[in-house]
Amino acid sequence: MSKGADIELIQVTKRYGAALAVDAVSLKIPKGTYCCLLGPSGCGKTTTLRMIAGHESITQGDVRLGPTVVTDLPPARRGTAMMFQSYALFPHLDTVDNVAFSLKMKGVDKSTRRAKAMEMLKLVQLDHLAERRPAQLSGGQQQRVALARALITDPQALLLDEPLSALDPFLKIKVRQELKKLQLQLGISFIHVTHSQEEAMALSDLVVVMNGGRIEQAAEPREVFNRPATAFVARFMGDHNVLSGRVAGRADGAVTFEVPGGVSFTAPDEAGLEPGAPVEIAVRTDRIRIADAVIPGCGLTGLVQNIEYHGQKVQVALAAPGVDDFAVQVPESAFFAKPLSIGEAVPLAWTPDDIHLLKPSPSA
Ligand SMILES: Nc1ncnc2c1ncn2[C@@H]1O[C@H](COP(=O)(O)OP(=O)(O)OP(=O)(O)O)[C@@H](O)[C@H]1O
Repeated sequence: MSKGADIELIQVTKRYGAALAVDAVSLKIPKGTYCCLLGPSGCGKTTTLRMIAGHESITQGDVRLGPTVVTDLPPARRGTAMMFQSYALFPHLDTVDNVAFSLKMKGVDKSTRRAKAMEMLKLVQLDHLAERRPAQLSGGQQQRVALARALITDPQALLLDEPLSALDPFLKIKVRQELKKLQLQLGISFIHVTHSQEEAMALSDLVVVMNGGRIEQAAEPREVFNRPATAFVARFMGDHNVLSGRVAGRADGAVTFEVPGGVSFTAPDEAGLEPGAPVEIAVRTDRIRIADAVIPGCGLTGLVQNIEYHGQKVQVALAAPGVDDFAVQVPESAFFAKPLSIGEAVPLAWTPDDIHLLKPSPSA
């Protein structure tokens, strides 16, 4: 079998009775992609993954793996493998037999399946613990056994449901790097469900942000972070200020928006919006500078509400008329060269290119 296959979801819908868990989702995942399905609890990411795996029936729509429509095929005949959040290892079997299990079910003889299982254990660097049972392994080691067990079927794509959620923060980062390395080495697609934007950005070639059973944005991590499609994406990815207002005027290829308190934002006129039109904008918290004076359209005076030390940077929350929560990230050295205090009035500045226009949410 050739390595990897494109995966396509065509208007995939899942209903549980009257409840709509996944709403006509269409998505293309080219072979060899590290794809993260990202979103808050209940947005439909696990259901989407399980429909790709065949562990959940599809109410409407199709899933295609390479040239084959797999919608009605059982999990074992799809060419995908799934690694579960709980790892689901058999406690009475040693590591090598846990990994070899699916080959045993297929009737592969003992020496062949054990040899293949050892090969998989080498791949995840656990061959030295082949004789141990799950209870004698650490959480991280059990996770690697589960990974080897999923990979023994030579899948075209590996599906991972919150694979890092049970690990402590240090191990999380280490295993994250191992997953990425393994995906590159195998050359197949990994589809990884997570609610952590940090995890999704660190791992993905393709981030799929879901909300209310729909896709809000599917793009490379840099695109999702720099050009969030909707207010939901900007807020979920974090480090953005999101503001609602109306178009106040247009002139010389620029458009000015005003939020209810009177603060205005000038941005490049890309969307051709008419005066009075409602609009939502995002501006990254690290693109705002502490200035000497405010330039209308490219700045505001904020009153400091809160200061949080984050190590490399300091997060300052400010308020202005009509703007309740405007966060600014100040590099650590700049902050401590001229510290701010709560209640202080601070002039802030940005450039029109940093104002990003958001689209209405598809799940609104
Ligand atoms: N077996 C089920 N029966 C009824 N409703 C379900 C079932 N499984 C999921 N749902 C509902 O479908 C929606 C999507 O659930 P899903 O588990 O896919 O979300 P999720 O994004 O993976 O959330 P989490 O991060 O909490 O796992 C939720 O509203 C959930 O309550």
